[in-house]
Amino acid sequence: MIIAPSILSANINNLEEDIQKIEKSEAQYLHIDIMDGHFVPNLSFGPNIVQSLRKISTKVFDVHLMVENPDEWIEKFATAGADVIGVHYESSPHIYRTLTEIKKLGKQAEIVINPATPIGVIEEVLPIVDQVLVMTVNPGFGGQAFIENMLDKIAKLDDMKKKFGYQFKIEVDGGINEKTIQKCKKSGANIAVAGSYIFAGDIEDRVKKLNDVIED
Ligand SMILES: O=C(CO)[C@H](O)[C@H](O)COP(=O)(O)O
Repeated sequence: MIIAPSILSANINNLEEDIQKIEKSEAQYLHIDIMDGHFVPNLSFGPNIVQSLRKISTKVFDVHLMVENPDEWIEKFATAGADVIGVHYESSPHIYRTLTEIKKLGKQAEIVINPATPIGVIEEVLPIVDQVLVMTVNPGFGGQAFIENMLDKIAKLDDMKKKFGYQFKIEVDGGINEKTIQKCKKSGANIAVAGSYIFAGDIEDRVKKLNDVIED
């Protein structure tokens, strides 16, 4: 399972130091939350931050767009250094086109669904996506409690993946800690985003702890 530290919970006063600690850790991804103050009630980072981080990190950049009009932003984040670009089903009436555009830019395309969104509505894009992100909290803020009934959604998605032979990875985001990551893995998740859990302690140690509990 891939661990993706979310820099939303990093120490912004000393971001470079936290990025260096992630570099040394077992994490394979760096998760970067992009919030526009409209799609979610919070603001975070822009393409200039992603471009700047690209110079000091070799991790896979997993960019999660929590924005209205994602089509306006995908090329900017692709140019800035994103490897995976995630767009919300709820943010675009033309999500198939948006995902196709991400792939045309040579990036991995990810569809993201909010807790209240059922997987049935994304069935038609599952053959073309590289990742599906199941939000396990309502997006916008770090430090929220994991929504337990999202485990059923992850398991249903994993069943569909096996039934139809799809190749996408299942990602989970929100409230991930040593207990919830094990439940997500059992349900079929392949990537776990963790913010407050990782940055509330020693970064390398916390990433290792997550890896250790899922290996048991
Ligand atoms: O997408 C997000 C918020 O919208 C964050 O990535 C997520 O909440 C991670 O934070 P935590 O692990 O503290 O729950």
